[in-house]
Amino acid sequence: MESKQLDSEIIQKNEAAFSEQERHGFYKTLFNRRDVRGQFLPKQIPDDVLSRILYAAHHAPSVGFMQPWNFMVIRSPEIKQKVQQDFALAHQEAELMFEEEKRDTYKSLKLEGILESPINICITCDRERTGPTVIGRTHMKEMDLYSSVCAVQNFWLAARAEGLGVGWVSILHHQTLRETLKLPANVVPIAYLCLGYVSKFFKKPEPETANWLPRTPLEELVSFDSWGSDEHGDDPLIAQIKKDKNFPRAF
Ligand SMILES: Cc1cc2c(cc1C)N(C[C@H](O)[C@H](O)[C@H](O)COP(=O)(O)O)c1[nH]c(=O)[nH]c(=O)c1N2
Repeated sequence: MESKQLDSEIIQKNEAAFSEQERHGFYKTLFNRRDVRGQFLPKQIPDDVLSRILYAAHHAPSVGFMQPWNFMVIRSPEIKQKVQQDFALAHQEAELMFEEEKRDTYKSLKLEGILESPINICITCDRERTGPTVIGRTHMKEMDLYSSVCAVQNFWLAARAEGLGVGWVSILHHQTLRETLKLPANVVPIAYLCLGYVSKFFKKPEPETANWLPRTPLEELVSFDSWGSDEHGDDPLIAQIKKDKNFPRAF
């Protein structure tokens, strides 16, 4: 059943279409978003800019419109210091988890900008936000977590459009983070983010530049109707994807 909406609540066809320039702006934001770790500037972030980015995050899709997220703005040097100390510990432990020949490269990567960025943000998921039964979450309980991840992506893209860098830090001990931020039992930390103006944005992901991993060709990731299905390699969509391989670089 189609839900009833007033005429004033419906976007008319011509208003829904994006102009060429608007579409360009969207793809420009998307393909130029980067994970930022080492290029943060101490410049303060005006509240109107942060407010717009938070609105973008808050308008992410969510299962059953659950909106399970909260946005914790972390400005306290003491809290940032505590999180950074935990990162240092986890980072040391992480090093030993990689094969020996990769350890030097791992150590050379900068993987957080907790103290250099003026603001850290923790995006969380309240697993009990709208009660036990949620439309769309009756069978796949993890959908609330995925909803908060959608908010993270909106946040990241809006920040990029505003000229700010975001760095996601997940080399942390879950329990320590919970305690540091005083999270109640029903709230899960989804993303610990560093936010700030930057001296530059890199063109490519840092792991790609450091020869850690290349970007996988998109055609290897697209299948038809069931897992794998290599026999569709000659599908016109695959041919189109290969033809468009420079599309992201056009922005
Ligand atoms: C869930 C999750 C968790 C992390 C990340 C990302 C995501 C999605 N990334 C950033 C990651 O390395 C980066 O996104 C990829 O290397 C691709 O680069 P761009 O984001 O395209 O610049 C990340 N980066 C980092 O330096 N330290 C970290 O702990 C993490 N953790």
